[in-house]
Amino acid sequence: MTYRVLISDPLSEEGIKPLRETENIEIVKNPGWDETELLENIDQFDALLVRSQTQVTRPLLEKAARLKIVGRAGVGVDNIDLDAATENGIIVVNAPNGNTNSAAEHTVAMIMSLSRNIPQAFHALKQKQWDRKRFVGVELKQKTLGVVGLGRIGAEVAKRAKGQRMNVIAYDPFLTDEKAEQMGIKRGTLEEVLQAGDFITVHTPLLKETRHLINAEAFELMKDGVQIVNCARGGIIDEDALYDAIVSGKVAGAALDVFEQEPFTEHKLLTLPEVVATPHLGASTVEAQEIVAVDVSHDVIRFLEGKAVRHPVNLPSIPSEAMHQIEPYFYLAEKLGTFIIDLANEVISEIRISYSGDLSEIESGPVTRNAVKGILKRYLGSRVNDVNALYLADRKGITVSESKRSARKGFTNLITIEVIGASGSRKVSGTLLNGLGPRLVRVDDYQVDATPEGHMVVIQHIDQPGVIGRMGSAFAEHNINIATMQVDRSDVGGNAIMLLTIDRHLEDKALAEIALLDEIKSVTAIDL
Ligand SMILES: NC(=O)C1=CN([C@@H]2O[C@H](COP(=O)(O)OP(=O)(O)OC[C@H]3O[C@@H](n4cnc5c(N)ncnc54)[C@H](O)[C@@H]3O)[C@@H](O)[C@H]2O)C=CC1
Ligand SMILES: O=C(O)CCC(=O)C(=O)O
Repeated sequence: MTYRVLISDPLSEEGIKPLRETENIEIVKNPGWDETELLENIDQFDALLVRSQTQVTRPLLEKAARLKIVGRAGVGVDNIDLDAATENGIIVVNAPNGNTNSAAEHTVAMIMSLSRNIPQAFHALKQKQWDRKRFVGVELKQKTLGVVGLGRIGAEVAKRAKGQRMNVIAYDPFLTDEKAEQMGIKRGTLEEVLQAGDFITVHTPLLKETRHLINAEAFELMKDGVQIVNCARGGIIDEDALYDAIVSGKVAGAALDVFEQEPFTEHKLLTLPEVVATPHLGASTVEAQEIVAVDVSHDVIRFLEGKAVRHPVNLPSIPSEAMHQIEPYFYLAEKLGTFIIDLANEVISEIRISYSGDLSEIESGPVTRNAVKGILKRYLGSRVNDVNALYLADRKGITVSESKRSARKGFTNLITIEVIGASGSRKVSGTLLNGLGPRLVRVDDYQVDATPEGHMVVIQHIDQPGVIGRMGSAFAEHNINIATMQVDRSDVGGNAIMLLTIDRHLEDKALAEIALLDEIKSVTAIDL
């Protein structure tokens, strides 16, 4: 199969080499489509790679019937509708580390441009004005830098500011006193940071909670003559409030790399001499562009090869060591899920998944998603995958719960999936046997031992002499070869179960005839 990858923003050619060198990948790079053309063509692609220009909207994702993965060559994913991606089972990956350094360096360049009026002085000189008085600056040494958002970039900016002998105070909900002390900076509340900074720089993502975080009230709290830097996202600072604060003299200068609406050629903030600006260049270095493109290319390749991605945005990220440990259980969980929903054969309202033995200590979320995927596949077909499995379960009103027990119950690892519908509960357990792979070891309360694959039949019957023989003959009459057979019973002459694996699908007609035999309570065909 050939996967088609659309690259709709300018990505480093060097960085996408891994994609170019992968055999079954065909790349369409920068076809120059406008929004409408993109919408018209998106259903031909399995993967979409973007930077910040392409708006990956809900209508686009809903139209993208083949799309499996969106790769953001950069950090911010505010141009991607993550809810719509998740609902449509499309994984979003980004490249969170590749441009940290470049964005931090750009921020420092912006702070220094402000402190020494470099862009304005250069501009005046170009206009043939040798004006030394107008462009007297301030030193950074012993000034205070207020950092709002001390993540990867904020922390790098803080380190560099210390190199300029600035005092740094930062606000981030995850910043602890220990971490602040280790970095030689001060931790403050948002208000304290706004009040203390001679320069204030923001480095949060653009979220509902951070939109207009820096607004008219925030400017009120700041020192007179404060200087503002935004190399994170337009929208974190309220541009109208910033304009007013500059015109009123409260804010002495602002350096902006990002804007609420991009791109633009005219902006009211750019009419002010106190404002210096760049057109979203924070990550625009040869080095950063190469690294982010390499990082997303690798994740797209990993994903298309069925491997776990390194930087998922709409799935929790699992460290590779933990992933290595849990990946073998994905297949088992999915098969158990499909087995139990076929056996229950009714609309269910609840899924309970329990992990015991060694599995009580694993990061079980991804295994649970595979189990739920196995169940929902029967309702929703290939539309369901591990990105949207839990979302779709929730939307169908099915509750999913997990429990863990360290007790071994005869197996070093055991997954039990119980589904609950109007007629009660059905459950199945499976294990991963060392060297033997996945095994189905319990159906309801009966012990069995079978590989969960191929064509299986579960027969509930009364434990009586001759049943097994009659069953063998019935399958022979329909020319169906029985490959394996397991039998277990509750007590002598009581309820019993037969688990068969057969060489081909059991058609409805044969199933109905077998179900009519004496002592047979039910026959369920399961194709895994
Ligand atoms: N101008 C450019 O070209 C670039 C811009 N960016 C922007 O910079 C942003 C930050 O990037 P990273 O540092 O890599 O992300 P990060 O995820 O490492 O750091 C973001 C930090 O913001 C903090 N935060 C979230 N909400 C907050 C709030 N309400 N108040 C204070 N702190 C809050 C988080 O706890 C986190 O520590 C990205 O989301 C992106 O939008 C990133 C790269 C390049
Ligand atoms: O792709 C770009 O140049 C923008 C980078 C950016 O804003 C980000 O990584 O969040």
